[in-house]
Amino acid sequence: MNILDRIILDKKAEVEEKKELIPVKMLQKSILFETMPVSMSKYIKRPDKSGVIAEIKRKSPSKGDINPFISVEEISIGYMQAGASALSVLTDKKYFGGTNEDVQIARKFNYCPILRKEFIVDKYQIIEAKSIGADCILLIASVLSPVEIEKFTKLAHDLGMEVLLEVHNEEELKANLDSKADLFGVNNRNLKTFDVDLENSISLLSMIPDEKVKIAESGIHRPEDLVYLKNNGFDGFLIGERFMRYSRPHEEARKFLSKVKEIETYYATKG
Ligand SMILES: O=P(O)(O)OC[C@@H](O)[C@@H](O)c1c[nH]c2ccccc12
Repeated sequence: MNILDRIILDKKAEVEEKKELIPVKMLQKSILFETMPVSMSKYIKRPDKSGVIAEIKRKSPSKGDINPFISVEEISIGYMQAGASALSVLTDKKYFGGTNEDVQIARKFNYCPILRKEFIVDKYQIIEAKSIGADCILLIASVLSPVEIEKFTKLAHDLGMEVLLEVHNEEELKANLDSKADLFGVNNRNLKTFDVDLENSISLLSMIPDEKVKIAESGIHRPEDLVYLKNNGFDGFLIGERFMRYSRPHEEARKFLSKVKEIETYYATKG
């Protein structure tokens, strides 16, 4: 069984357990509807921002431990001060070392869009995302049918959240061209084999409907990679490991983003 199938199997069991522990009615009660969600798609497009969605990730199945002992408070604030447009916070515990509390902490200390990075297989997790303060959820096309994606997107929208739909290949993109997801992300990492190729984003870009906010995900390691993806038409850039593998990820983000500015200024003056 490939790793993605294993994660999904575990996730389905985990959600069933959670439903017993915290019934959906209780979750719904804890939703603070008076707090306005922050629009990820609008923030990504803001010209005064970098477009970077900076990720908080302690470990991953492909890399093992990346940075297990972190302060989410410090890194989330630091990422935003460094010029990120938004935060992505992993909540899967077993494979990524994340928790729901990580989103709650990030929420408490920042006014910015927060993506709850989770393997969503059930509506319960969407209500849960709202209850912990997320503004946006991730839906992964390789684990959901177009009909499920449509239903889940509707629920997220009804709760005032946005949706980032992740595709990995042409087939997944074609099957979801009518999706109402607000942002389309192309994952450069194949979640079944872990192969990473930036050209994957580039090759699918022209097929993404014009009105969608376009995100390149994974494997962005050099400031030059970001500039290249941006010049080709991407609006947003999901970056995790490149920052997280350093003891002070937010300082690394700051250096990375100032280098991006330097490169852009160089091209601008060169014409
Ligand atoms: O650490 P990277 O290579 O910069 O990648 C970040 C992000 O794209 C990656 O964590 C990711 C993309 N899609 C996912 C789905 C589930 C878990 C994780 C992911």
